[in-house]
Amino acid sequence: MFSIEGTTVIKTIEMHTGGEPTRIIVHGYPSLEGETLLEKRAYAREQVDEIRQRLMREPRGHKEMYGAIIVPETERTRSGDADVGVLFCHNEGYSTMCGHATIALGRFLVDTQDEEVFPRRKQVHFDETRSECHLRLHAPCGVVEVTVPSVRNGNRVRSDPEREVRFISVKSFAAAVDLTVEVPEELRWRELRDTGKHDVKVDVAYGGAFYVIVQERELGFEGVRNGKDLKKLDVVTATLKQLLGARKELFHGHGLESELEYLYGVIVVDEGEGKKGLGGLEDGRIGVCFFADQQIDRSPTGSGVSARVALARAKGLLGDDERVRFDSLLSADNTRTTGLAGGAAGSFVGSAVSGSRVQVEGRAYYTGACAFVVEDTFSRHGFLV
Ligand SMILES: O=C(O)[C@H]1NCC[C@@H]1O
Repeated sequence: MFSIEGTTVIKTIEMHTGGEPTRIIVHGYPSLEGETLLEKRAYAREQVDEIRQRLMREPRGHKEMYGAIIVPETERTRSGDADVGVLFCHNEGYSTMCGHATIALGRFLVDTQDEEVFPRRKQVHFDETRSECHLRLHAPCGVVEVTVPSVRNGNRVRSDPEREVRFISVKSFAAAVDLTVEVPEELRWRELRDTGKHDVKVDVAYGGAFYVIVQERELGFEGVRNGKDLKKLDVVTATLKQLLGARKELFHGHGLESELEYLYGVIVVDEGEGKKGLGGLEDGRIGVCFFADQQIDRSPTGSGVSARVALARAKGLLGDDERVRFDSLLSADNTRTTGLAGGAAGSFVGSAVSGSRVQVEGRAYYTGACAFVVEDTFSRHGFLV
């Protein structure tokens, strides 16, 4: 690609999964210091955060941008060796797990032939009979097993965009079921006041990151499936995040590293989430996820799906072999209200596998390749309006 005299170039591959972007940094990012992936994550945050800010914020990104930083070398992990590591980043910092980016990255790691980007690319096993590649991706929450449908292309193997990538995430679990949260008077929103209630009932579950999962009716809303009231829900979920994020005991005591013990997002779901089987593959479950600094996930949120499947299992709503379709605002039938023709390609399918691990399936596509430069102080750190 090109270079501009006097500037440093950062190169990225751009993808989307169900509409949610992943900006994969492939060149120009410094090598991260630290023994463990979590130490490297801390180094990224403390020493080179300027790069995240530059790529996630305007004028190069926007409030809803999402990124993946490939970490070629990771330590031997408690969960076993991985082929490659990754850090995930967003408008506020660095997350611990990301399903939509894992699906995108799965394809890219099979497709790249650049050994500087992915030194162990040649070791990736291609299963000829099933036509798929297997990768172990080391995310901050642990090692995730990724299967990428692939096809032989001469003497190379490339990913197949026509079939779903799937990953088996780390152990997922319900951290609190039917928790009643008192909302202080000054923080109550109009729709809650209209119901006459002072509190809301929520669940808390972990799928590599912690989520509060709450039914729209509890909040006094309906129609989230149609993309209604997103601005109001932004305020409401920010309030819940403030109230529940402060309750450290909810995230502690699960045997996780301390860096993973925090509330990442709030997912507003419809009442189908409380039904046996959750609607299976026929009736997709809607969930609108507000994460990090109130980003709205365009995809059904892979780590949120893991958390919701684990929660449904804990509530006795989902059996061993049941598969559930999870829709986002784009994949639900919202053509009329939002003008967005999403369709099934935007949905994820979640199911419980061995132990408390959850499998998530979805599709990702390439949208571009970029070379970013910085030459002025104004845009060095980027900004959000
Ligand atoms: O799919 C996921 O898991 C993510 N998407 C954005 C927020 C989560 O990290």
